[in-house]
Amino acid sequence: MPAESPPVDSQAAADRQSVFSAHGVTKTYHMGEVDVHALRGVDLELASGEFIVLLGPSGSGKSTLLNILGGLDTPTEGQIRYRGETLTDFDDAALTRYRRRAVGFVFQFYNLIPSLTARENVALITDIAKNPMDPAEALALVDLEDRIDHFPAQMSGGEQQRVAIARAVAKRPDVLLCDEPTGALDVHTGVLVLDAIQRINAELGATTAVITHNASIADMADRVVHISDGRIASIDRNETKKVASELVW
Ligand SMILES: Nc1ncnc2c1ncn2[C@@H]1O[C@H](COP(=O)(O)OP(=O)(O)OP(=O)(O)O)[C@@H](O)[C@H]1O
Repeated sequence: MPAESPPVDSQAAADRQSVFSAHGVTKTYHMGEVDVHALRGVDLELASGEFIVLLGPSGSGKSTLLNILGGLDTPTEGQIRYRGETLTDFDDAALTRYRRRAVGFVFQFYNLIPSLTARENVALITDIAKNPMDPAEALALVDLEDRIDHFPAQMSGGEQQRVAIARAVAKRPDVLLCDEPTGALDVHTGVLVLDAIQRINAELGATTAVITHNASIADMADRVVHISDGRIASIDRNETKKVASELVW
């Protein structure tokens, strides 16, 4: 490169590639006289379209980190940038807009409304989103096109979780955050749910983070983030990724 080339705006270039950039993130919960240090200084970069798995013992801070990235909680200290904006400077209204526009959440328990069909459960979100898919399209993405008018009680746990995934992705989120999405499911059903998450990561390009206690799920990830006692203990990169149906646990 010639010496007289104009300086590249490296911060702007980095912001385009990076979805999250977390620096020195701590979270302390004050429980009466006791301080619980859930996060003790987390630095993490997440690239656009990346699939990461978060592994770590119970109480190590995985959910706290995911909730902070998703704007459900705020750190005690530290900075998080989201696509070039400083998430940690957002006020409540900006955090609400961010969650609605950019983040899809999937939890261990599906939180579907029992009196609404699969389509109606997904429509609850598409009704308040800016550029949503049709609920039927979202349900087709998780292979539930023939269950569209069924109620939760008429579906298996894995099918209900896939409705919850359809609900999370129908707004075309930039990031998909999953907290133990297969925690309540058997192996076979868990694989179907993971397959749906993997296809959404690939087809919609949603940057995806999955918390699990199941180390074999780590084989699906681009990178595996090991959390221990509120810190990132190590990060491994998988040279090759497995598809959900290849997982053994
Ligand atoms: N709202 C809260 N108030 C007080 N303490 C909390 C709160 N949320 C989390 N904690 C504490 O922070 C620590 C980290 O919790 P967190 O849920 O992030 O861990 P985790 O790794 O996700 O655990 P698990 O795998 O069991 O879900 C724990 O000691 C937990 O008890």
